[in-house]
Amino acid sequence: MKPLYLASGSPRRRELLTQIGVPFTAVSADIDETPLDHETPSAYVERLARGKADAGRRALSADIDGCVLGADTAVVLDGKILGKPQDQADAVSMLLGLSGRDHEVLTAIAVLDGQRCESRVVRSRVSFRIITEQEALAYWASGEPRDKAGSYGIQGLGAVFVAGLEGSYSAVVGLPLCETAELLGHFGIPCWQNLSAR
Ligand SMILES: Cc1cn([C@H]2C[C@H](O)[C@@H](COP(=O)(O)OP(=O)(O)OP(=O)(O)O)O2)c(=O)[nH]c1=O
Repeated sequence: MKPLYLASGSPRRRELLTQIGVPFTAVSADIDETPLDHETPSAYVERLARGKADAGRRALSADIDGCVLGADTAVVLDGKILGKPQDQADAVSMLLGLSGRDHEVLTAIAVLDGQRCESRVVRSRVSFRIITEQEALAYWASGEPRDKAGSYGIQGLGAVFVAGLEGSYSAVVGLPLCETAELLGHFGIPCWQNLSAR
């Protein structure tokens, strides 16, 4: 079986991949995340997931014959991509924009080896209850929104804003586990092979 490399600095993605028993090594994959003009959110996350996998592969030495997994998550409100917040004002404005409404979370995954790249985009719908400005400010002060698309983490304190979810919880956190397992299977990497050792 080929070794797997996770092209990500995200601790959430590492935890999620560990959850399904896949052995992997994390490699860094810093790429420019600026959306292109007129790019749809779905095309955007897919391009970034593929770009991260590709950057991860380039970070490895040429003689390594492995598979590389990259992922990208964006929060989409009224067709607009909400990335990570620049500062407090940006985070508060995103949270108040999401307040009392539904939005989409798109997460793309891409797996490549030396021959080919396969990718998927997973779409989930999240409903937020109404959030007051004081709550948004207090949430910013907790530190949680800083490194998260849409300025919230469903797996953390941000859960108190989430009135409903339709789709994949793991995709909202950053890595859709059902689809990731399926895609890795296409590259001959089985999941939960480590589970018997637990
Ligand atoms: C909506 C949401 C996002 N997020 C996180 C997942 C991603 O880590 C982050 C979106 O940014 P990304 O650019 O997708 O990922 P990243 O920069 O954190 O990591 P990588 O090195 O793989 O590029 O937001 C949560 O943790 N919880 C949530 O509920």
